[in-house]
Amino acid sequence: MEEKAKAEEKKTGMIEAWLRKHRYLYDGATRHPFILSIHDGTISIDSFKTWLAQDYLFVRALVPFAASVLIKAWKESDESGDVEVILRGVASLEDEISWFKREANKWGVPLSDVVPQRPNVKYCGFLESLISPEVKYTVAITAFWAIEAVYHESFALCIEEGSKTPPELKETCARWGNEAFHGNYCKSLQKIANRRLQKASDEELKKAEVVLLSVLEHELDFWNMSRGNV
Ligand SMILES: Cc1ncc(CO)c(N)n1
Repeated sequence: MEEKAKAEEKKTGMIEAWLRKHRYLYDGATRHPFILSIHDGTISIDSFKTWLAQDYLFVRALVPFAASVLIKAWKESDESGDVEVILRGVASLEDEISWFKREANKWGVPLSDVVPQRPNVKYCGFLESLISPEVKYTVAITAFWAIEAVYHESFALCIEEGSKTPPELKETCARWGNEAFHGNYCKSLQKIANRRLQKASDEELKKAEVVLLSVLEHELDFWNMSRGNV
């Protein structure tokens, strides 16, 4: 890319520039048929149960990744406030795991026998690869933002006015779709990511963009898996 254009994008926000550039893939991950089927009320409960059980395993694997981002922030960040933002996210995962257990119980999904499906195994393996100290804070925080943003944007659609989301799924959607916690949390992560990307080297920028694309692809595969298309 031309140097001047790149400098301009860094100034206005790398994340926004990447979302424009990769709009098609981003929309694919945030407007997936699984989400649209919740939004229009046609979702099959089996798909929902599959998603619930698989996402429980995913969230358990998200804990060590989130903790690794926290460590990177503590070691590498130029702003101490980053640690609080990430810590809030880490802390909320405990409540999230309890919620999965309650929700699974409500739907009669036995979490103790859940076997992770291939897309889930791959996604969790990808998360684990990002834990490595060789992965820089800037790259890891970009991934973390993307992981949370896809869920927020997806589920926010399902609680929009006029959506036909089944009442028994509203609480699930509000968990990730709400502005008060999750929306603001994503905004804070995005701000950190943009700040870091602004100062990043070309090589780091490239790595962060590749990681963002990988997250979007894994999210797509995860939704496909939930619909039974592995
Ligand atoms: C697959 C997936 N992506 C993102 C999130 C956000 O926490 C989640 N729970 N599961």
